[in-house]
Amino acid sequence: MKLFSKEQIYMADKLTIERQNISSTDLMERAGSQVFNWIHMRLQGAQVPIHVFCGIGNNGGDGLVIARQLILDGYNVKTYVVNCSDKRSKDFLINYDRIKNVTKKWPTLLSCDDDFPVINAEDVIVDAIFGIGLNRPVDPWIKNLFKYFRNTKAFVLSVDIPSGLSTENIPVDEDSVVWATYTLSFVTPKLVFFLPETAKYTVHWEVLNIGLDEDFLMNTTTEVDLIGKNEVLPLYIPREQFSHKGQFGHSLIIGGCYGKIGAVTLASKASLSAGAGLVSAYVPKCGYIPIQTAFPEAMVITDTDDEIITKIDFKITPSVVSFGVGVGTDTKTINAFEDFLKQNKTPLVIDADGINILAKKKSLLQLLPLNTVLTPHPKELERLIGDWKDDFDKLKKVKAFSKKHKLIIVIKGAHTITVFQDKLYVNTTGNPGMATAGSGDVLTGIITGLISQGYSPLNATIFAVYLHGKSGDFAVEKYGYQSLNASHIINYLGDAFIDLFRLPEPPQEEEIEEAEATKKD
Ligand SMILES: NC(=O)C1=CN([C@@H]2O[C@H](COP(=O)(O)OP(=O)(O)OC[C@H]3O[C@@H](n4cnc5c(N)ncnc54)[C@H](O)[C@@H]3O)[C@@H](O)[C@H]2O)[C@@H](O)CC1
Ligand SMILES: Nc1ncnc2c1ncn2[C@@H]1O[C@H](COP(=O)(O)OP(=O)(O)O)[C@@H](O)[C@H]1O
Ligand SMILES: [K+]
Repeated sequence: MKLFSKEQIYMADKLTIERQNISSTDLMERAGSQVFNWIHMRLQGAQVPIHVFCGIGNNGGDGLVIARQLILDGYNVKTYVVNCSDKRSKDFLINYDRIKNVTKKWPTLLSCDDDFPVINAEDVIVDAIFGIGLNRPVDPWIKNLFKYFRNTKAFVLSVDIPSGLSTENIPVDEDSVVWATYTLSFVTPKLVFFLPETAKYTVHWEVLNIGLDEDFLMNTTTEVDLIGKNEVLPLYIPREQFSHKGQFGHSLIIGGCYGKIGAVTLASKASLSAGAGLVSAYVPKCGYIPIQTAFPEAMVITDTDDEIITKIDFKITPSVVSFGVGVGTDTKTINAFEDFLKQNKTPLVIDADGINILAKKKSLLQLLPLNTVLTPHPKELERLIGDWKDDFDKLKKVKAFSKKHKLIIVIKGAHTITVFQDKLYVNTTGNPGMATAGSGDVLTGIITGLISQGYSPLNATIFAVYLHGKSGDFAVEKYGYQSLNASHIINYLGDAFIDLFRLPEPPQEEEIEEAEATKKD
């Protein structure tokens, strides 16, 4: 799914109005009606008090449409205008008149702390105060209103985006944003729903289609893509009936040191389970017996040293090499890596201490093949690119780093983001049970296994991050957040592949009968 920017959304609005020959007021009516339908489907006329808070721009205009439609349907509605400025938008004013025509209970104007109404925990708050047009910090009394919403513990439904949340800046403080229970976002989810510093402002979100110009939506490329099943399915390379293991490449996993051989075992197993034809592990001598025992499918090549990697020398011709899991940062290992890079032409995936080595010795970055994949967790990323001010600054710095060194960088965490030059791919699978030792080693193995069988480094990375999260989602159903461990993610990789081709559940008998009955009405 594409994540459109604020500018693109305004452009889509404008083009829709021109091409569909409708007014902006009509478009606002559509948007507001969609939110009304969503509420009506759930409340079915229940007389829960609904407090609709409207700003003075178009987000507020949406709020007035929602309030009017709720009133016309007999709901128990109170409407408020958060009167923060005299510059009311044209469509706000039109809908302000329209609501006055359907009720004697005109919207209450709020302009200071003393005006706040009584709201109970069982009530519903509709937050239509600020949308994507937020352009400055909110006034102190509006911050107090937002805090007041939180204290009421009522269900908060935000329209388009939680008010006070900007699409391009991190809020100055947590009180200057509405904490939404649910956000109904028009056309596109917003990037801030996925960033570590801002995702908390909405527990759930959903996109409402308001019929914007299809041509524009289809043909406009975005800087950010949200990656789900629909996005990875076209990447999948099918297997032919007469295929043989020679066609799926040979992964070489270089890593490990005394006490950290398990990392190589996990990455190697994951690589084979992701479909590599052959897997070899390159480890210090102490790794020989553990890997051969724990993972008989792998071949093992050993360093001359017992405990660390001191020289990378092999006779095989791998299709892809992964370097770094559990490898340590001993000077001899750094030198071995440098010597290897100087003659290597094979695609590379670098993780863990491999990244720490690059951070220590930045000159090695110049030796990396084009489109090498780096998979840092937040601490490794900081060592590599330095500190950042906030999540937006982090993304800016990673993009610049990716462009400068021609690398694919995976910012791991909840909603892992794959960065390739200026483009961001935001993953949707995964869960907190995956915050566990070795989980990253498994991801490295999956990326390596996909490159091995012919996926481009970028497609392999996007696909692997999705599959890794999906396996984790299957695993958590069995093991729960606490007991899930990295090996379980490998065990469920097959289910993640099979799930790609699973059709949605057919509707149940009763649902079909209900649909038939609605048609007759
Ligand atoms: N395609 C779409 O997505 C559509 C969007 N619509 C709505 O339009 C919204 C955008 O409307 P606008 O551009 O009018 O912007 P907003 O409604 O978000 O608010 C902007 C208004 O509030 C003022 N303002 C901004 N920050 C402020 C602050 N901190 N304190 C006080 N006042 C502040 C601005 O000066 C401006 O008057 C969307 O979020 C959405 O709700 C719909 O009406 C129609 C279709
Ligand atoms: N809260 C979370 N939600 C989804 N995925 C997560 C979460 N926490 C961690 N992960 C995933 O688990 C993996 C952890 O990697 P990493 O920290 O390198 O682990 P390790 O070094 O132990 O192998 C990453 O792929 C990350 O995206
Ligand atoms: K809002």
